[in-house]
Amino acid sequence: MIKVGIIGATGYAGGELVRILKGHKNAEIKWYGSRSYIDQKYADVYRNMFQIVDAVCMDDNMEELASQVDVIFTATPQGLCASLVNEDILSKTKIIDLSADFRLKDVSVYEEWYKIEHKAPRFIDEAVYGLCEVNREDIKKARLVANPGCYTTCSILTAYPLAKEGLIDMGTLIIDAKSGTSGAGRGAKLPNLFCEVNENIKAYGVATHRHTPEIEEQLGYAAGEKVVLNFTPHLVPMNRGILATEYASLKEKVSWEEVKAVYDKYYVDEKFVRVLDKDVCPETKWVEGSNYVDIGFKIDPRTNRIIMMGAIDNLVKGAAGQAVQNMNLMFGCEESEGLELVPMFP
Ligand SMILES: NC(=O)C1=CN([C@@H]2O[C@H](COP(=O)(O)OP(=O)(O)OC[C@H]3O[C@@H](n4cnc5c(N)ncnc54)[C@H](OP(=O)(O)O)[C@@H]3O)[C@@H](O)[C@H]2O)C=CC1
Ligand SMILES: CC(=O)N[C@@H](CCC(=O)OP(=O)(O)O)C(=O)O
Repeated sequence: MIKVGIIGATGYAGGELVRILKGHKNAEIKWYGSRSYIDQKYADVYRNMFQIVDAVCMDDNMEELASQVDVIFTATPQGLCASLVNEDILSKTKIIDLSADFRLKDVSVYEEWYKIEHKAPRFIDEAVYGLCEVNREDIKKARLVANPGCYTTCSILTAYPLAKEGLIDMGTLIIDAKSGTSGAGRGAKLPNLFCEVNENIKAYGVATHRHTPEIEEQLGYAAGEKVVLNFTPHLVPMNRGILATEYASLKEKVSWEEVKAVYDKYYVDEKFVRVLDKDVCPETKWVEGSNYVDIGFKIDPRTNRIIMMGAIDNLVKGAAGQAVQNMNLMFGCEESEGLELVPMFP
C-alpha cells in the first residue's frame, strides 16, 4: 500500500483527492492535513465523508509527515509547498504539489505573476511538470511533481498536437476559457457568492491571469519556439468544469481528417483523452466527475483558422485526478487506478 499524506485535505482540491483515493486499491490516506480544523473529524468538515472517513484533521507539519508516508500531496495556496519543502523531506518521501510553486522554470516569471517571493528556487529545476500525457517518462522517475493548473491542463492538451506538429501559427493563438466556481476553492470570497455568480458570466484576470505564462511555457516547449498568447478566463454559474475555446491560424490548408490524424498520433492510446467525432463539440457535462479531457475542433474555411475546444472537470483532470495519475506513474501502479470514474450526467 502507498501511504499518502494530504496537506490541504479540507479544500476543494484536497477533498477531491480524498474522494478519489478512497477508491484506489493501492493507496491509503494516513494524514488529513488542515490549517483551520486541526483535531476535528474530517467527516465534520465534509459530511459526504460520514461513515467513510473516520480520521481527524492534522496540522501541516511536513517534516513529521515525511517520515510517515510515501507521498505527500500539497493542495494548498501558492507559496506554501515551497516554504515547507527541503532536501531532508525529499530524501524520505515524494511530493506532488497541486499549487503553482514548481510549474514555471524561470523563478522571476513566477515572482512576477504570483507576486510572491519563491522560497525554494533550488528545487525548480528538479521538479517535473506533471502533465502525464506529455511528460510520462520523467514523471515516473520524479520525487517532486508540479501538478499543472486546471485551465492550463485543458488549454495545453487541446492545442498540444498541433503545436508540436507545427500546424498552427503560434503567434495567432487565442484562448478563451470558462470555469465553474469550484476552481476558486472553498474559501469565502465576495465575487464567488451565489448572487454574484448565478445568472451571470464574467471575464476576470484579463491579460493578467497567472496561468498565461504556464500555458506559454509548455506550448513553447511543444512548438520549439517562444510563445506569447492571449488567455481570457471567465467565471460561469456552475460548480465544476472548464471549457477552453482556442483559435489559431492554420499554416496551410488542411482537411478535418488530416488534423484528426495529427490528434490521433498523440492521443489514440491515451485513456483519458477523447478526441470527438466530426461536428461534435465538447461539453463540460460529458466529463463531469471524471478524469477525461474531451477535445473537438472545426476548421473555418473562410478564415483558415482552426477552432479547438477542450473540456475537463477542473477538480479531477484539472487537479486531484491528474495528481493521482501522477502518483500512479511515480509508484508503478496502473496509470488509471482509482480514476476509472464514469462521467456524471445530467
Ligand atoms: N480548485 C481547483 O479547481 C484547482 C485548484 N488548484 C490548486 O490547488 C490548491 C488548493 O486549491 P483549492 O482546493 O481550490 O483551495 P481551497 O481554498 O479550497 O483549499 C485550500 C486548502 O489549503 C489549506 N490551507 C490554506 N492555508 C494554509 C496554510 N497556511 N497552511 C496549511 N494549509 C493551508 C486549507 O486548509 P483549511 O481550510 O483547513 O484552513 C485548505 O485545505 C491551490 O494551489 C490551487 O491553486 C489547482 C487546480 C485546480
Ligand atoms: C474559477 C477560478 O477562480 N479558478 C482559479 C484557477 C485555479 C487553479 O487551477 O489554479 P492554480 O492552481 O494555478 O492556482 C483562478 O482563476 O484563479
